[in-house]
Formats: sequence, C-alpha cells, structure tokens
Amino acid sequence: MSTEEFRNEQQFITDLYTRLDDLRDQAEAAVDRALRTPGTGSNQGRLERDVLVAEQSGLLAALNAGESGLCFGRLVFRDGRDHHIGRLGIREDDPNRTPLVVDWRAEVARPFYLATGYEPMGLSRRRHISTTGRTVTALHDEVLDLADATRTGHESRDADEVLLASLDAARTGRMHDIVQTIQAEQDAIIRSPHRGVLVVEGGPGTGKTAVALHRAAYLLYAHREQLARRAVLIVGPNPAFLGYIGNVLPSLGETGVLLATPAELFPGVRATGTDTPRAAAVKGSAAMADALAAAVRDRQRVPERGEPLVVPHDDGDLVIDWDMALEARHKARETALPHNLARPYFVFRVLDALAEQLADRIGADPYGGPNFLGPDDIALLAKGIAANPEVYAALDTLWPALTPQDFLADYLTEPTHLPDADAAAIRREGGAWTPADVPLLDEAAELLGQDDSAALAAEEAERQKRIQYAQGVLDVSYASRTYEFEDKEEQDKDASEVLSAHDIIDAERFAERHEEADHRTAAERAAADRTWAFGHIIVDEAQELSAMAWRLLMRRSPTRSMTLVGDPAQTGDPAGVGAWRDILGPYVEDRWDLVRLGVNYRTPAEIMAVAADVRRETDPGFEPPGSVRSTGVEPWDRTAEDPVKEAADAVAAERRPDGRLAVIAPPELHPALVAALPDADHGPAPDLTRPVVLLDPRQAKGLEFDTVLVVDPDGIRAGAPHGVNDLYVALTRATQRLGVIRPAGSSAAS
Ligand SMILES: Nc1ncnc2c1ncn2[C@@H]1O[C@H](COP(=O)(O)OP(=O)(O)OP(=O)(O)O)[C@@H](O)[C@H]1O
Repeated sequence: MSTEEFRNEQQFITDLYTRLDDLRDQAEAAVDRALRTPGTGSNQGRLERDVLVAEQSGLLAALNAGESGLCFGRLVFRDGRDHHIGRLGIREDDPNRTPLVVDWRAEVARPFYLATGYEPMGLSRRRHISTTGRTVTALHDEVLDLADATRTGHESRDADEVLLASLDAARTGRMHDIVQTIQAEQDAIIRSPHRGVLVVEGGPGTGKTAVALHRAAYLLYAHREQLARRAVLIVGPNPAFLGYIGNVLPSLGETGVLLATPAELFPGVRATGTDTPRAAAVKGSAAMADALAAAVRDRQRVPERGEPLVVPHDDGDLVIDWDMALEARHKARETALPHNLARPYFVFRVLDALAEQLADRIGADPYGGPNFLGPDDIALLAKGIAANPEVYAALDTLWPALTPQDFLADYLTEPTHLPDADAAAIRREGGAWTPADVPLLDEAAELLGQDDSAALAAEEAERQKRIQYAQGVLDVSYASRTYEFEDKEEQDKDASEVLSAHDIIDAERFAERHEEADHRTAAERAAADRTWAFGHIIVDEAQELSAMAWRLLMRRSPTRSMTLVGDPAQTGDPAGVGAWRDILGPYVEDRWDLVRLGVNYRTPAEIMAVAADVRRETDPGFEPPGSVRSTGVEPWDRTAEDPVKEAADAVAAERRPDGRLAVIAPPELHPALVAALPDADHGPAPDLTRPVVLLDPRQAKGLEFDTVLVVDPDGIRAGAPHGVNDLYVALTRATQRLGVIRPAGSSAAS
C-alpha cells in the first residue's frame, strides 16, 4: 500500500470537509441573519426575506446531506485533467470558483460510471474512495490506460470489489443511495431524456427502485428550473415502502419531491378502509369510468311525462314539465361541460322558460292579440322567479350540485351500470374511504367539475375591498402631498418633480402588490392541489396500479413526462394491469420506450434458484435475472407440525446482531405469529428499522432484508388473485439467507 497516496487523498478529503464546514456556516449565518432582520414591514420585504431563507435552507439541507460519503471517486484523464467526484459539486473560494469536487450528475462525471478498458473515455485511471465519516478507509484503482505504467499500489484485482462490498453489507431497514457504484446499464436509464414515457422493466433486485430514485435526482439537477417549479412526483405501492425509500433523495441533497401512494392523491381524503380483493378489482377496472359517467348523467333528471313539478309562486303556480326540463337538459349537455359547470345552463334555461310560462298566462290577450307584457315586465317576472327559493329546491332535485365525496358515497350504496355481481361486490353503506375509492373520487371530480363561481365571486369581492382600501391609502397620500408639496414648492421649485406613489401606481396595482404570495414549495402546493400538473412522474411497482389509478396519474401528467418501473411477474394487486401496452396504449399509443435491467443485485444465485422454480410451475420457460453474486449459503426448507413455533425458533437461531430479518406469512397466520414473536414489529406500517418484522407478502413488495423466513408458502400461493406472484416476491427479498417453513400436510419440501 502506498501510504503517500493514502495520505494525499486523506488530506484532500480533510480540506474538502473544511470547505463544506465553511459553506455550511455561511448558509447558517445567512438564514440566521435573514430571520433576525426586523423586516421593513412591507410584504415585498417579507417576501424577499422568505425567498432568501428558503434558498439558504435548501442549500443547507444539501450541504448537510453531503456529510456522509461527500467524495467517493476520482477520475484521472490521459490529458492530465483530474477530477474528484462527489454527492454535491463544491467549489473553491477563489475568484475562478475552481471545482474541488464535481457533482456525480455532471456530464464530466460520466466516465466514472461508463468507462471500460475497451472504451476508456479518455481516462487513464478511475479511483473509488471509501470513507467512514471523514476518514478514508480504502482506495480502489482501476487502470484503464494499459500503456500507463504508473502504479499507486491500490490497483484492484477485482473491479467489482466496491460493488460487492456494498451488496454484502448488512441492511438497515432504509434504502441507501448507490451513487458510488451505479452500473453502466443503470446510468443510461438515469440520464435518459425526460420527455415522453420511459418504462423500466426488470426482475427482482435489478435496481429498478434505485434507478428510479437516482433518475429523479438527476432530472432535478439537469432541469432544475423547470422541475423545481412543477415538482416531481414519485408514486410507490404503500406507506412502508415510501418510508423505506424516503432517505435516498435527501441523502442526495434533493428535498423537493413529493412521495405518495396512489391512495394519497386526492387532497383531503385519507383512505383508511380496506376492500375485499374482489371489490378492489371491480373498483380498479376501466369499466368503472363508464359506469360513473353514466351515473352522473342519471343525476340529471327530468320529471316523468304527465307528472310535472309544480312550484307555488306569488304570481301563480310554476310548472316544470317533461318538455321544458328535457330541452333545458339538452342545452346544458350540449355545452359538454362537467356536471356542476353545466348546471347553470340548465338552471337559466328553466328560469327563462318559467318566466315565459308566467308571462303567457298573465299577459295573454284573450282575443289572440300580442302579449300585453313588454320586455321590462317579463324581466321583472323572471327576477321574481329567480328569487324564489322553492324554484331552486325543485331544480336541485333535477340537476343537483354534487361533490365527488357525496356523489361516490351515494353511488356505492346502489352501484349502477355494472353487472349485478360486480355491483354486489362493491355495494357499501358508509364506512371509511379505501385506496381503491381514491381513483374513483378523482374520476368523479373530473366528471362533476367544480363550480367555483361562488368562491371566485367571494374572491373578487375581497379584491374590490382591497382596492377600495388601497384607494383610500392613495387618497390620503395625495392629500398630504398637496399640503407638503405646496409648502415645499414655496421653498424649492424642483420638489414638484419628486414622484410619489399616486403618480406611478393606481389603486388596483397597489392592492395586488399587497396580496400575500404563496410561499409553499412546489411539492407542498402540489400535495394540496388535485389538479396539479407535475413536471415528471415516477411510478415504482407500476404493475400494481389499476386502470382507474392510471387514469388519475395521467391527469397529473398532461405532458406525459413519466418513468414507470415495474415487473409484471410481481403483480400482486387484484386490479393490477400488468402489460405495458394495455396500460399505456390509451394515453400515448405506442409512443413509449422500454428498457430492461437484467442483473439481480440483491438476491444471491442460491436463493434465486428457489424463487425461479416457483415461477416455472406456471411458466416453464421462465428465466430469472442473473444474480451478480452467490454466497455459498443454501436456502433451507422445513416442514413442521407447529409452523408458528418453528418460525419463532428459526428467528432466534437466524437473527444477527446487525442486519434485519423479516418473517413473511399469509395474513391468516399473523395473530399467532405476533403472539409467538413478541419482538417483531408488525401492523399496517411496520418500523422496518427494527431487527425483526412480520409482513404479509403484499407489504414485502419492494423491500429487502438480510434474512427472510417464508412461512406457509402454499398458503401464500393459494391467496387470491396473484398468489404465485406474491410467493415469488416473498422469496426474492433476502440479500443473504432464506428459510422456508411449511405446515405439516402441505406440499412436501422440495
Ligand atoms: N449499482 C448498484 N450498486 C449498489 N447496489 C445496488 C446497485 N443497483 C442495485 N443495488 C442494490 O440492489 C438492491 C435491489 O435494488 P432495488 O430495490 O432497486 O431493486 P428492484 O428492481 O426495485 O427490486 P424489486 O422489484 O424486487 O423490488 C438494493 O439494495 C440496491 O441498493
């Protein structure tokens, strides 16, 4: 080992952290100063201060994120260029702002991930720098220019040493970033253009999630202006998964991303209920869109023929009959507006017709001459009708204003436009919203539209009040100017040249200037806005989404800038669509790209062989992704009279002081397992950082553990509707060891 090489690198790292500390101190001081500044009291002053605080806080978060593994690589080019690569770009405090360390996302850093001996990309040497805290622990050099005879003493025999060490490391219950070891096939996906739809398919452990998250970080770096304003949405299958991946982007210095499950995408609704698999499948099916559209039309009623609505009125009864309502409904529907927005057309049409009706009755000439009433009289009659609350009550029964929540709750009590069996599966009186209801609420919101005319009118009234107030302020200023300037003009003729507020601004603009600006981040605003259009959407475990959930997501992405990652072989959701063509066809036809990841970084070959056998039972030609490593540890498979006790014994034997163990079992076994495993965390959102957790196969999706015990695989396989897929998921979660426990009497251990 060349100690000099090591010392030099350590010195560089030490200096780099000193610079990081300086930058951090500066950012902290800037935030502190801004917060202490008393502010001018003006909104403009407050806004500037808030923007500064937000900017510096963001910078501080990024600098704090860089603390661990700040610099992890170095590129030495044949032409003498020499760059350190890190989580963040950091520059010297010199007039040229010389880069000290280059951000991994910069173009110049690319050879770190792509260069090979065959295609060295101008590199003479690539170095991986491993650190613990601020101390360099290892250097791994790869010589890419074979003509270069210089040796540092850190040349690696095995180019994948750093990757394998990272794959072998004990798990923590939280996903970590992979910036130090991104592989070439992954790099190509991470940096591919952000326009259009990109589908990333790959078997278990091929790094789909890792790639998706690094892609988000890359896009925010490469298109910061655009994406920071519109925000990036990352959709994951469940809250435990989002917790598992939640640290990766902050560790890369990115905080402006919204992570959500599809069930969280209707602001104001928390979906805490559960559906039967059958109900979830029906609610997720594309047929629901037509059923809901038809159900909304059903709410646009007309009286039965010969059974008109009669509304008592001062000037005589008003009669809303079949003809009148039908014609008004036709006109309203002709607008092609959503239900609530078309409603005023219906209402005004009926009001006009009623005014005519009354005029005909009151002003009719018994001798057949023209109506006695003039336009002004008829207008007066119309006004009287429009002021009659009973008229509105009648109109409400015909074309009610509806909220998505009221409409859907009502629809679910008596579902229509569905086959009887489907309707029976989703029929429900009250109860909490379920995840499968959320896309239906969104669909309903689209069909109904929001009649915000009342809100807009209130806002306009508020604005007028502000203008009046501002006018008052300007008048006072003008009045005082008269005296002030008259005095001054006496003494100083130039004083009349001085401009004052009223010279350059009118009341309306003055009022607007004093409106409160919205200071929330784009991600925060997006979370609260159902109609937000995201700059880019990344969907993990995309095969899980139902047709209705896709409709919701596509509405959030009018530009169709999306990255979808998934594996149809792991589909578990009852309504999961699976095939990409079926999912995407309706939205982008065939304008989408598909890339495949083919190397399994998680599951050792020994475990993958067991998992692949399960799939081959239904798909004999099945080929799993090749594992990048084997551990020499064979999975075990036991049959037990008491599988719960066996699981408890196995947990005691298998658990390690560091690392994480998961017991994955069908939900029916959970009560007994909870009792037998008092230490294991469990429930809807288990704490994955605990040494032992108990999960059902659906919860295990996307996660990984050092050791996995699968209890009752046949029970999992028998679960509806994608039992084989669920078992496949369960068997592919381990990075080191797998044990399978079968209750006696189930199929024999293989
Ligand atoms: N280039 C890499 N360097 C280091 N670790 C990697 C790399 N690529 C993937 N990994 C690791 O492999 C494991 C599996 O990755 P990931 O969870 O992204 O796979 P996946 O394809 O989403 O799997 P699944 O579909 O089974 O959920 C993770 O621990 C991840 O950190």
